Amino acid sequence: MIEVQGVKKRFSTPHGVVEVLRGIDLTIKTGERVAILGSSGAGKTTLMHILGALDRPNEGSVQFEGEDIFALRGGALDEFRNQRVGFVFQFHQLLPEFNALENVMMPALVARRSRKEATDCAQELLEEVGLGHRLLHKPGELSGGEQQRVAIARALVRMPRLLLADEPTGNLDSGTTAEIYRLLERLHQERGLTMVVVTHSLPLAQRMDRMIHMDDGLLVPV
Ligand SMILES: Nc1ncnc2c1ncn2[C@@H]1O[C@H](COP(=O)(O)OP(=O)(O)OP(=O)(O)O)[C@@H](O)[C@H]1O
Repeated sequence: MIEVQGVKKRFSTPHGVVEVLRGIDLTIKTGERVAILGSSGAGKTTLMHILGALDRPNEGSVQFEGEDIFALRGGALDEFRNQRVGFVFQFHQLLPEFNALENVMMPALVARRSRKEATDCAQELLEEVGLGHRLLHKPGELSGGEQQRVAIARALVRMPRLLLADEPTGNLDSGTTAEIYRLLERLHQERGLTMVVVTHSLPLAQRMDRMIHMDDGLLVPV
């Protein structure tokens, strides 16, 4: 279970302080799939970054399975992020000079898994996302949907409990988008992952267990 309580986030800019999250309370059950909808600038990405411990709130707390993550000290917060959370972004951020297999292996190698273990795990995941025949292709040699499937495989290589996807299909056509969502649904069923997905697409959001709307830094009733 994830419990977000009283989370506020502001950024200081040369033009003054911007209040981006103005008091977020949210509970997400383990294994639940939540879609976050909302207009541009509502604070969705900022909330995702805080859920994944990529950024800290100014006020409030986030508990992950009973642990207050922002109370973690030293390397423990990095460890939490690296081991428990997988990220998929709209622009997948694959490394262009490495092939699909190497891109997926990378987080496992960084986590000091052996080369053999990382290769086997990456290959298995790429097969699971339907790219067993594209292991040695570089991102530039793959379609947009294939690149996003590599990014999903990479997000899963450290066996996270939580998958955060920020507009994962934002730059894909509708057929490819539906395919990515089917893949996310299958991964959810097979792995019991908790998923939080930011999307602008209502039909896609409706396929999740729950929809949440954000407006101007607050959650608003649907
Ligand atoms: N590092 C930052 N410094 C200053 N302002 C920021 C920073 N990051 C985000 N903001 C501001 O916070 C607001 C919310 O941004 P955020 O990216 O969370 O919105 P969003 O709901 O994800 O929008 P979109 O749908 O367009 O991606 C925006 O007005 C943005 O300009």
